[in-house]
Amino acid sequence: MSQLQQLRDAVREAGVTGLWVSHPANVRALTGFTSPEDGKVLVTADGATLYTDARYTVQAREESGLPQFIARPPETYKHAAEGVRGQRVGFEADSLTVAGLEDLKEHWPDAELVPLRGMIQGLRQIKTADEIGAMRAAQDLADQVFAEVRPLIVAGSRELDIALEIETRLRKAGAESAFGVIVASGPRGAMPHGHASARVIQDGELVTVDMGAYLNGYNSDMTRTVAVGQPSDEMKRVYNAVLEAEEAAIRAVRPGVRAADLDKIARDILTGHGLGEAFVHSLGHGVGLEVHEGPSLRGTSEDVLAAGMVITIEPGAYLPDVGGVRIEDLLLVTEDGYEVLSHSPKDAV
Ligand SMILES: CSCC[C@H](N)C(=O)N[C@@H](C)C(=O)N[C@@H](C)C(=O)O
Repeated sequence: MSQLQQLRDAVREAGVTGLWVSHPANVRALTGFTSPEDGKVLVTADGATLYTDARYTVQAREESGLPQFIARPPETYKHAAEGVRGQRVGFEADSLTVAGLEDLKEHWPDAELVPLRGMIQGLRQIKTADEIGAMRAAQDLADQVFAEVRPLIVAGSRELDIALEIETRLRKAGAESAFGVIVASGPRGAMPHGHASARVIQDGELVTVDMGAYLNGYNSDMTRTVAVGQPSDEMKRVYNAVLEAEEAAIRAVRPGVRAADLDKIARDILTGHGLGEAFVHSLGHGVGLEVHEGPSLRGTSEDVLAAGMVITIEPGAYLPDVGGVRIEDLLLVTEDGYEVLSHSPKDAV
């Protein structure tokens, strides 16, 4: 069943007759339109229309099989008003701006607007074969670029030179960086999202590199922490504890497992090493059209893994003023377990 057909069923179950889709990744998922920041979709009981403006007339026609209406607001809303008169229409409460909602209220006075959350995001969690292929290609490229850049991670290099090299190589290969490359060396490793700075890497430090390729609309996400020279015994201990937690959580990945239980496996191991407090984020997340999407692999998550999900497993330990370690792999949940999509070596330190 296509995502649009599944969505129609979900819309009906939510007690609405239509849905105004404004979240860019959801617009792209439903339409294939590759400039979804400038697109919206109105899904009704018997159809769906892509709204975008005249900059995209040709592009939208080439990319999407949906009926299209080319205009800018307020004409967009006026045209859509025909399809929502007297209807209960859902909107994406987790992404529509307050101004966007005011516009809908102003132009659709006869519609009852109903806030809904995560409806399309839920459908996006299970990837199609094409989507898996796209993410495999993105991760293969990220692995290749990491291998090329790995020799540059030495004492005397600046973090930002490594990041620039990664970004340049991704761009030359026709991709983009999925997010600002994280290169966090020495004490900066205590920042889970320490974007590359001008800091010069010193001998004996650990360096955390978190990178992803954005290719054909899909993202990859992977982290490696590498040693430059001989790190301290304490940082070696932290590294090995994080690796143990990561490998144990990966081994437990299979359909039907609760995401919260996977988080607990990793957290318990780190706690056993006295590093429970140092693991300051969730175990992982889904990846796809967005770097962070469902399922959520945090302790409070109600999500259950299913075949076709693409997720990260990424425990970390962060010691303020000392340093940090994160090791992250990208995995496909398969019918009988998992496949690790990221292949960059996890060096022994
Ligand atoms: C700014 S995108 C960075 C991507 C990175 N690989 C990543 O996922 N980092 C995790 C530590 C993270 O942000 N996890 C989220 C889901 C969280 O725990 O809230």
